[in-house]
Amino acid sequence: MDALWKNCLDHIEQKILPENFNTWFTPLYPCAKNENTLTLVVPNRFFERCLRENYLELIQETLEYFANKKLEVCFQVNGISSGIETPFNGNGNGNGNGHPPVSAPSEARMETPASSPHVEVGESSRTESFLNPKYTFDRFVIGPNNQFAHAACQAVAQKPAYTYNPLFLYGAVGLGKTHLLHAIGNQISNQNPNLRVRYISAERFTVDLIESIKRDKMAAFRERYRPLDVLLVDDIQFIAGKERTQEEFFYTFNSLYEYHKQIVVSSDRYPKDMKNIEERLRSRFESGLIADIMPPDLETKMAILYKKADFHEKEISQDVAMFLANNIKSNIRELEGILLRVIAYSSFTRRDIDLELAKEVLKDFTVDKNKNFSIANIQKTVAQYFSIRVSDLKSKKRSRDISIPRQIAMYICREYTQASLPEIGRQFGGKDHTTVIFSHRKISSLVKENNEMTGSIQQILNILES
Ligand SMILES: Nc1ncnc2c1ncn2[C@@H]1O[C@H](COP(=O)(O)OP(=O)(O)OP(=O)(O)O)[C@@H](O)[C@H]1O
Repeated sequence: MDALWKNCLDHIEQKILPENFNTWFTPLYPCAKNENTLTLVVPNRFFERCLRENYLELIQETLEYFANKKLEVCFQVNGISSGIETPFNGNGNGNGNGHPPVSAPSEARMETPASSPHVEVGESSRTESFLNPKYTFDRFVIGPNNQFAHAACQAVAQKPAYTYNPLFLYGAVGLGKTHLLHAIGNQISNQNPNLRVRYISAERFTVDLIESIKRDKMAAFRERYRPLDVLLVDDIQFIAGKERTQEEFFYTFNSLYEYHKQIVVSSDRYPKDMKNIEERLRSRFESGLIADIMPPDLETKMAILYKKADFHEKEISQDVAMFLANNIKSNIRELEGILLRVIAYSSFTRRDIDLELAKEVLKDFTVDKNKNFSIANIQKTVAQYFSIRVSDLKSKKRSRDISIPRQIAMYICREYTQASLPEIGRQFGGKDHTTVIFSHRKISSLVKENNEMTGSIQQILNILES
């Protein structure tokens, strides 16, 4: 495992800029390998997300070359494995030419988001929008919180464009929207391989659009979407405030709808709560069926734990399931994370999975999660990092040297604390919660394209976690 990873690192080092290699690869190390999977330890969730978005493809291609077969990459955050369902191109990523992968498209995207005409970002978005074969209906646990959404999705999958069109899936973070979108796509593709089904996140759609405009390839862009039979768009709230994307999405929507093609979108808010979205789009979303997914109750959380444990060929007892389910509020991604940590811990320590072990793991998990991530501490660390005062962060000053750190601090508060939006706003000198939403959205989109910004946030998180 170590030798394999070392070969990969040597190769990747040749492919990307030294500063990026140091930032994103030096802290990585492998902790487990089995026949199909290599698990890499990453310092935190933010790091993992950046790595996935920018380097996952390169890592997978390189691993495939040196291992001589396809290996799935999982990530473990400080011992919390969160890469259980790593989406990958089930059709194979290898370049198939017998040479180590030579391109790092995501790298180029990260370096020069706005000035690299040779970079096939559209291409990359296409490869990243494959259906994940693991997200199927039979792996989805139905409970009172999601049975309506599940039934609506199944109806759509059985008869696309027949019952609910569009279908609008609403649910908070980590409650299964993406899973259901893929499940629809997988079922339709299995039932009718001739239908053209495409899953895409709204963010990828936006990137694809921007690149197509920049490279004067709009005809090709439209060709990619308009002949589809089924379009599944994840996290549609991302297009709020992006006029050109909304316009193009509107045309795509209309063209598909007119030809009786199925459209399903997911969002973390209801259409009526989506700000900065054109009225004509909002009314399109409202014209179909809106199905919501609510947080799971205790029994559903336990059923999910049993199912996920079974998938990993482990058994967990009722008291362990109840204990974990009781202690993780609602985010199912988090529930999966803790389960994986329990499984990993039991295997490293060669102990059975019992209540005592679960308690030990949960204690670390909670400490890790909450350690140093109070709003006050985040403000202090961000202020120190940018050499400004905490009072500047709370002030109304709008100069860039203050407003950017303020937005970064709000972003970290939103991502890493349980504080509500109004509470975060209050602690920043009585700002409105919409300012927090705006900051979070702005920084979220910037970190996807700006290497300097991601580097700074990563360093701040390192300080907070140390
Ligand atoms: N009912 C369920 N049964 C089994 N697994 C589930 C269920 N709901 C969610 N999950 C799992 O939880 C994880 C998070 O789900 P998913 O990514 O679909 O959430 P999401 O609502 O799209 O979140 P986000 O808003 O962050 O995109 C996935 O691994 C998914 O398989």
